[in-house]
Amino acid sequence: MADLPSEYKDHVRIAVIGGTGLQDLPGFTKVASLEIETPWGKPSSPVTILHHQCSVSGKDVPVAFLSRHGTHHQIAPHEVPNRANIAALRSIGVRTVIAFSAVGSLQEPIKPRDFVVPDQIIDRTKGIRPFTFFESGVVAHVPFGDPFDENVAKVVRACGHSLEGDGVTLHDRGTLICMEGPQFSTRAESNMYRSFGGSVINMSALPEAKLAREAELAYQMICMSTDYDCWHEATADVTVEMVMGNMKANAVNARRFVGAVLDALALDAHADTVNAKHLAGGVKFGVSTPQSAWGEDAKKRMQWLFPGYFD
Ligand SMILES: CSC[C@H]1O[C@H](OP(=O)(O)O)[C@H](O)[C@@H]1O
Ligand SMILES: Nc1ncnc2[nH]cnc12
Repeated sequence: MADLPSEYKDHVRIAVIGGTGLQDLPGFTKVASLEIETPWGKPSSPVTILHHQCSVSGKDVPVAFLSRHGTHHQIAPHEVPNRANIAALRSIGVRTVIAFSAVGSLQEPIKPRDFVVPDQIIDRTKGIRPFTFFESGVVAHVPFGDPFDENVAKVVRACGHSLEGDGVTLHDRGTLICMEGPQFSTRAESNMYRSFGGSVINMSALPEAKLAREAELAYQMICMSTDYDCWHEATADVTVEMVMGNMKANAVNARRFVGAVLDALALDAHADTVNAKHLAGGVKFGVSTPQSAWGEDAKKRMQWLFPGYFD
């Protein structure tokens, strides 16, 4: 990326976080590669700015791309610097995040290579991942009843359905179990998650989605099923080879899906959704610590994340 500019002047409103098997987005023009340092450290990878040409208006729309596990998949799920990732994206103007994830299926009808747009999450991480921007002198509690953004989800579902019958099968809703990992589940756990009503399982949705909500970003995950975890009696237990094999085999569809979503989000009709107008200012109501009581460090962190917001 050394030959790409290290700055990008315009605001970038949309970001894609790529997961396992989606470490870059080929087919888009790379116009910059940003090294961003945040008060929470460096993000997982440089933030690449891509130009996506909207197929309706012909306009170039900038999109930020971040590789969750690093450029070489060297960052384990519990090591992902989620706060730096979300803060870095917000700092360049991002307000909508499309996050991609390879998931295990917990339900027979969700077959390997099917796509799922989850609408709920059950948190099975173990509290070892830094999970909030609001601590060390500034306390806030944000609503999380619906962990994904329904406005973005509607756009994503419509795009997925438009590709259906052409190699894409989409499940409109689902409950995502986010486990700690990096080891896969035991069979007893896998069956317990099924009894919880879990649809799919990964190791990456949290705290990514929680931090996005705290940063007032509209966040939706697109899941691609790669295996039946270890509960399915007629199928071999999940392995990395299985996950990567299915991701690779379906990479073209995953990229077509993401491309269609970017195309739709680029439409003027979706400008308010993309700018997350419905979320802007909401965090103010969740802050419990009066600004007069914030220490200098807390003030600096809040000003970095929300420039001009609390003045
Ligand atoms: C390589 S299998 C487990 C790994 O795959 C998923 O990654 P991502 O969500 O980033 O696509 C899962 O969450 C685990 O991190
Ligand atoms: N079975 C599984 N469990 C957790 N994360 C996964 N990612 C892909 N398959 C998975």
